[in-house]
Amino acid sequence: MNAIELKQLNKKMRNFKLKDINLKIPKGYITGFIGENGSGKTTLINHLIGLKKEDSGTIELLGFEDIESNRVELLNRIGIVFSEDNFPQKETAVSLEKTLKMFYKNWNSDQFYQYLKRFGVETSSKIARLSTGEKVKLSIAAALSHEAELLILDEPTSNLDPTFRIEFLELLQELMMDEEMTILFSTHITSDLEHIADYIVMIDDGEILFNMELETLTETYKKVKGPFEVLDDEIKELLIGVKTSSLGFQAMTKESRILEELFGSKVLIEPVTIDEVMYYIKHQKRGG
Ligand SMILES: Nc1ncnc2c1ncn2[C@@H]1O[C@H](COP(=O)(O)OP(=O)(O)OP(=O)(O)O)[C@@H](O)[C@H]1O
Repeated sequence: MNAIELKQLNKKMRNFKLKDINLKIPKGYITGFIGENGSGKTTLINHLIGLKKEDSGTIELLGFEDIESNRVELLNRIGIVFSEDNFPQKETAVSLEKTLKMFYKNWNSDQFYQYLKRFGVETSSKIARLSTGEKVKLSIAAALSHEAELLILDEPTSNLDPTFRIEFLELLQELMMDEEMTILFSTHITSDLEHIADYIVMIDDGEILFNMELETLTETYKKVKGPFEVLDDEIKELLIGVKTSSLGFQAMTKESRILEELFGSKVLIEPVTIDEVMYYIKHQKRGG
């Protein structure tokens, strides 16, 4: 069962296109959403939550095909956190809570105040006077206090200090104890995803490059280093994003077993990080 399903979604903007996006985000898992600056993460998220309208294609969200007609129901069932808050700056957390309480049918005031206490956010200060990180914490508290079953997090951790970032990851893991919960988590801090994500989706220049289980990703891709002498055209076919230096070559490969069989200890096979997968795929796309 998928919490989100996109089929052939296209959108042309002035200098950017989302191209034939087909994407399934499974229910009950954390999916990490990665891609370089300007690759289309926020644009795609804005389409998901109905802030932007696609030119063609379909979006199914929590089983609803018609997002526009079910907007209120969907917003009740989804918690959204952006890297910057969108709340009225003159409000305080207390006055904001009164508005949120009216909007969300399953609003839980106690939970909201418990989160603010846990996160150390002042409830009587004007939102404008909160720090950037405190505003994000307020946004997280709001997203988690109305029994949302889908959390869409667009770079929520970029303004958070490392201590709170770790606490936030732990909190997400706590939330996943509820098997109905689904999280789509866009971030540049891919080491966070290495701790908590089940699936990784990479977008590049408006196209989905891959969507796979994190475990499969780290089992499939390996980093390989070796001397020039082994680097002929046939071997290059097995490599992704080859880089050379005076010491030899390094690249990523999906064929680490073959390379090991062919060259044994002449090549060094190592695990890859998510950052390195992105790096080598991009390098390959640029002709490396
Ligand atoms: N309202 C808009 N009108 C025209 N182009 C836009 C608009 N919003 C974003 N873009 C362009 O769409 C592209 C994708 O931007 P987007 O914000 O989706 O990227 P992103 O992957 O979220 O980047 P980042 O990691 O830097 O937040 C960029 O080239 C951006 O300039």
